[in-house]
Amino acid sequence: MSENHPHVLIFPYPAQGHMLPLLNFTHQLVNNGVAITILVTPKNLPILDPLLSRNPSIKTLVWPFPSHPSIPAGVENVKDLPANGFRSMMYNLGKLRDPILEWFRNHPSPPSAIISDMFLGFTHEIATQLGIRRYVFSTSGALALSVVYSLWREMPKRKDPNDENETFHFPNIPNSPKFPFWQLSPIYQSYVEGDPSSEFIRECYLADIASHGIVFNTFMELENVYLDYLMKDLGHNRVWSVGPVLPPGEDDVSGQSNRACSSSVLASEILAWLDKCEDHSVVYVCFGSQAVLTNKQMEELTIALDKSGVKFILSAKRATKGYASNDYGVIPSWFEEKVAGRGLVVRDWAPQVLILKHQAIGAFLTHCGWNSTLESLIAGVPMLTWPMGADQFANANLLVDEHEVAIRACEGAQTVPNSDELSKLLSEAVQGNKVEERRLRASEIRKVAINGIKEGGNSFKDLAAFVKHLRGEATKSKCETNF
Ligand SMILES: O=c1ccn([C@@H]2O[C@H](COP(=O)(O)OP(=O)(O)O[C@H]3O[C@H](CO)[C@@H](O)[C@H](O)[C@H]3O)[C@@H](O)[C@H]2O)c(=O)[nH]1
Repeated sequence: MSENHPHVLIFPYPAQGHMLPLLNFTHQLVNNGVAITILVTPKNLPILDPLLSRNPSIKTLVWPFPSHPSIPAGVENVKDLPANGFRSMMYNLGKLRDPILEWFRNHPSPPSAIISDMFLGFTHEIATQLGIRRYVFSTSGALALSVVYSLWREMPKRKDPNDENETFHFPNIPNSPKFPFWQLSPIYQSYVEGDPSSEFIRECYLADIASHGIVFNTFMELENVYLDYLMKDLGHNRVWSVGPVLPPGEDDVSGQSNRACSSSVLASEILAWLDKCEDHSVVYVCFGSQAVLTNKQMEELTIALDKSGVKFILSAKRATKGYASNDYGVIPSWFEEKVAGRGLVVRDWAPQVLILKHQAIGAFLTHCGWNSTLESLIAGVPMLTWPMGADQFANANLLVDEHEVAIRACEGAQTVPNSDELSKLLSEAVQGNKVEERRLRASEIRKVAINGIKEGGNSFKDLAAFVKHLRGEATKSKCETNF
């Protein structure tokens, strides 16, 4: 490796919502002259195909997946595990520490830095042992990460361990966010003092905080105050916001987000259907790559979609190996025939980025995963929020309270919405009297997001500054951040 062409080990966390943004970021690094080795386990290798075919210089390091009693044989990606699978996956991947160290030590010209997902804090220790730097890639926004870091550092406890509604305040974070216990990170909620996997996860978060720097898939105009706060909180300014990180060739129907998983309806058919709809008339409904609705939630949602009379696309994940198939993800048998012509059901995987960009889309009913949030914003589409876990409650607050580009629809992974209320909200989202205001704000954010990633924009500059930093040419200074 030379300083002009630094060599970096990229280690993504095996969940769709984590891998895709880091792989897109990796593409940008390659474009900027960074040599890359990327670490995955065998079953995740196909997800790299689009990246590798675009960037043949990338080397892969394919490591056997360590076994774990609660991860079924053959499963190597969180998308095939139930929601709490994040925890066991984090713990399990920690078993790769020694093999990675050995690989580095035996490599004739090993990487000079590690960029790994925010769930792979143990890689900081590897970097420390090797005398190199580890950077966190945050697939969450800066508000959500500020809350998570505060939790794992302070370890606040409930006064009454049975009170799910006890409020947790974060007065040091701008706008003093507060959440009831049940809305805190589920990984934090399930922490048990002294339990090896809980303690390992806490150490991972503390290692994230201690890492050399953080690269965020966010943009300054969206989260300025939180990025600023984090720099002060971390005590250094090695915080780069390079988002929204988009898939290369945004307009490519066969692009990364579409090819990584199969879909029951072709992207071209979906686009042809949207072409026939009026501008801003369709509600797109999707809850990311992880969440699968219970049958009761799906029933109320489908009744609401039917009653509302709105046009819609429903991306519905089927129950995967981790879910009881009779209780999850079943679309009522009457539904598709009843709404034929007015609604489209896409099973498993919808080409979300393409759908959101279509002018027929008027609103997005989303669980507020950070990627969905950014994809909606870059498309200028206002949202209806139904946060279910992880960082999603913080993201929903950011969208509803701070940027006013969304309205609340429902809250909670187990909550069953009332179909009458939801049906009103669905029609309000495309026909209500505040629609224009929300659309205007969404289109303003879209403009700043797009300008930010263009030459001269803040995210563009931060990407350049980060690459320079990797080359050892510059350390980012406050004035580069425009604060
Ligand atoms: O039918 C689908 C479903 C999902 N996607 C894509 O999959 C990604 C989903 O990511 P996200 O919206 O972030 O949701 P999750 O998959 O749930 O992501 C997990 O990871 C995110 C990043 O850390 C967190 O913000 C979320 O809370 C967490 O659940 C997005 O790029 C979507 O475009 C599709 O293209 N088609």
